[in-house]
Amino acid sequence: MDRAHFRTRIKFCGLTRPGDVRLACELGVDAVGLVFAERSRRRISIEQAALLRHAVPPMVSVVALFMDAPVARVAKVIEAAKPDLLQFHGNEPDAWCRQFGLPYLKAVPMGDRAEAGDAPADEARLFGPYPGAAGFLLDSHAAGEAGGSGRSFDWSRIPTGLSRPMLLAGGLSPETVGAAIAQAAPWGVDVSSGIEASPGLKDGERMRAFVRAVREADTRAG
Ligand SMILES: O=C(O)c1ccccc1N[C@@H]1O[C@H](COP(=O)(O)O)[C@@H](O)[C@H]1O
Repeated sequence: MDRAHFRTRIKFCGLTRPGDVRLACELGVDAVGLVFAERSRRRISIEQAALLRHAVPPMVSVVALFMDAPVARVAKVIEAAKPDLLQFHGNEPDAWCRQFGLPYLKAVPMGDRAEAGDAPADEARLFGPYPGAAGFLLDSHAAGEAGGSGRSFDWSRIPTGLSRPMLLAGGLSPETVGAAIAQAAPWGVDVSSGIEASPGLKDGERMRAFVRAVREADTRAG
C-alpha cells in the first residue's frame, strides 16, 4: 500500500464517560469502542451505552465489543446504542457474527506464542475462518482470554501484505504506538489501557499524546 497519503485510523476503546467520548471525537479519532464483555472492568450498562451514543457526533463510528455474549444481549445493545460496527472477542463463528446485519471486526488472539512459535503467523490460518469479517483486530491475549490487558505481543509475528484491514491492539500507548506503526503498518490502531488513568477512566493528556504520536508516525511514513 502507498503510505504517502495514508492516515492510520484510531480507535479508542473502553470509554465509560460522555466527557471522554466528546474529547476523543474532538481529537479526531475514527471510532470509539463501548465494552459489553462480561469479564471486563470497562463494561457498561445499556443505559450508559445510550448516553454515550448521544455524545458521538456524525462521522465517528461507534463499535460495540462482545465476548461470547447471548444473541439477545447483542440485539438489545444494537437497539439502544445503534453501533456502526460490532467487535467479537470470543469463539463466535462467522455465521453467528453475521446474523446481526452489521459489519463486524473479529479479534484474533496473538498471545499463544508457545503454540505458534516465532515465525510470522499465516493470514489464511488467522483470517480464513471469517470470510464475512470487515476487518480484524490483532490483540495480545491468548485464545479464550479477555483483552484490554495493556500487554503487547511480538509484532514481527504479524503477516505482511494482508488482504483485509487490520487493527493493531494490545499494550499500545503514546510511547509505543509510533514504533508499532513503523513496524506493522496497520490499517488502524486500537488502545484502551495506554490512555487511561484507571480502567474505564481515560486520561485527557494521554489521549491527546496518543493521537499526536499517530499523526507524527504517519508523517514519518509518508
Ligand atoms: O477492554 C476490555 O476490557 C476488553 C475486555 C474483553 C475483550 C476485549 C477488551 N478490550 C480490547 O482489547 C484492546 C487492547 O486493550 P489494551 O490497549 O491492551 O488495554 C482494546 O482496545 C479493546 O479492543
